[in-house]
Amino acid sequence: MSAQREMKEKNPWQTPVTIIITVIGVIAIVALVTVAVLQNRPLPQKYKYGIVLDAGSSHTALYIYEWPAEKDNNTGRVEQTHSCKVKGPGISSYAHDPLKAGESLRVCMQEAEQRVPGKRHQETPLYLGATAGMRLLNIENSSASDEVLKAVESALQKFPFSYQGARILSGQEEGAFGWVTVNYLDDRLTQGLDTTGALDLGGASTQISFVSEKFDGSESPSNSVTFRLYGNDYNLYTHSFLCYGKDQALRMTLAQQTQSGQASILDPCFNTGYTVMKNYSVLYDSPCVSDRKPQNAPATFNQTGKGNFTECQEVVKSVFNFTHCKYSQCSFNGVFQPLLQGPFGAFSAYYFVMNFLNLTDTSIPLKAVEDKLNSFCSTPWNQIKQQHPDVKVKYLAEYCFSGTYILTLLTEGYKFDQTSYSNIKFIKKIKGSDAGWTLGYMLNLTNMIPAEAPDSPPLPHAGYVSIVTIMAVLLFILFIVSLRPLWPRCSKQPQIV
Ligand SMILES: Nc1ncnc2c1ncn2[C@@H]1O[C@H](COP(=O)(O)OP(=O)(O)O)[C@@H](O)[C@H]1O
Ligand SMILES: [Ca+2]
Repeated sequence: MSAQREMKEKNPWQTPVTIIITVIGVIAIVALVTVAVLQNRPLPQKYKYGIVLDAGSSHTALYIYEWPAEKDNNTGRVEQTHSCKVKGPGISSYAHDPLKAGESLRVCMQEAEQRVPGKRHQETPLYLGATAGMRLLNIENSSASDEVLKAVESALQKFPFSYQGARILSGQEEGAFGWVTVNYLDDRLTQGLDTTGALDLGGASTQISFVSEKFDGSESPSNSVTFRLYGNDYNLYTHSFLCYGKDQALRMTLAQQTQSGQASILDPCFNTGYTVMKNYSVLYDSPCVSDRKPQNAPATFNQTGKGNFTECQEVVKSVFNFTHCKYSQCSFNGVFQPLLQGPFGAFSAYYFVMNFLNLTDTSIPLKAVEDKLNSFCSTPWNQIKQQHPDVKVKYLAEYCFSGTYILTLLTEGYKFDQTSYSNIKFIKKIKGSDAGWTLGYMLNLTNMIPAEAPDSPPLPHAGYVSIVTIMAVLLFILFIVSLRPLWPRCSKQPQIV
């Protein structure tokens, strides 16, 4: 008994001092790790919002974007959370009744009020950008386009958001912001990666934008847009062709076919068995064709489908002018275009049409695209309608024309060949956000893309937590080891005799 007591007294691990030191050491390490982790924990996510209305020639769409309240500068962080399609036509169609243009936006705006949390309403920027439909109205009747803009402005100001203006975008802005959107969503800008070109087909205009090594802007300054984004310089080529959106291009092919003011035409771009009566004054009521209106034409003409792809191609080609080019090379209508370069994203009507025609696979030969269009165009209208009862008749009737127009624009207009065609991707969305100019427009106006690369912490939070924990555990082990001289000698077990 007395030997046992003696042993206990001699075991330094059981001296109050060592016990206290060990307990304090453990508490200190646990406290250190806890404080370090809690102090640097990411704060609960709060979001900010932005709203952009895309007032296109055929319709208006509202987009809501959302991003974490901190670190606005991080690329790829802004996402589209909601979109709303405004009922009715584009705002330029309300030229004779501008108030209705404002009213038409109400339902989507009320939806936005529901979607954006109430306490964020006041700080949420709201933009409206109008494109080629309003550009044409502005050419035709500038006071009418001013009235329409005023009407949408006063309608938008009634909502609790931070209204930032309604304006007509230039074709250059439309092209450049579409390019920014695509490359931002693909995370190409922060990484300084090679960029993707953007092809946007609307109803009244079409845009092509890409970076080409050969293009420094000097040959055609009006097609050049320079950006410094995240510390990288970009020299973008961009061009917007007014009247070469698919609805105005269709008008131009019809104008081509009604030059002599006929009472009927056989249109190769429409399916056989399709027939409609069209009004001359409606057809020619656009600056894209108004100077070609035939004299002494009757009020109406009959358009009957002939369903012939090859002839349709010829008619479509006739709306492009390839005769003059004062630059080293041109696309069409005497417009400079540098050598095509890199992958391209083709969106808006490019996607709608090619997706409907099952032609989004660009790895197939161009000949196969032609064959498919040939067979679609020669299918009788009755059969087409039967096969697609859910598709809007206006779109359905025009797919033969639209497909032929897209192929002609890409190959004859922009000079895509078999190889470069396979670099095109027909896209609707990228990572949940619609491809289009709206996101790029908002990022620009809210200064959310910095010119220089933002400073970022050297380690992500998880890496930081792991390192602090490992270091604390190592310190603890070191501490225990440093107490070694005080350890009991296990090999020399006390002999109890
Ligand atoms: N499902 C669809 N199928 C075919 N075309 C479509 C579809 N949805 C939209 N479109 C077309 O896409 C085009 C969109 O153009 P829009 O953005 O309104 O004009 P712009 O950009 O020239 O101002 C219009 O020609 C419209 O008819
Ligand atoms: Ca558009």
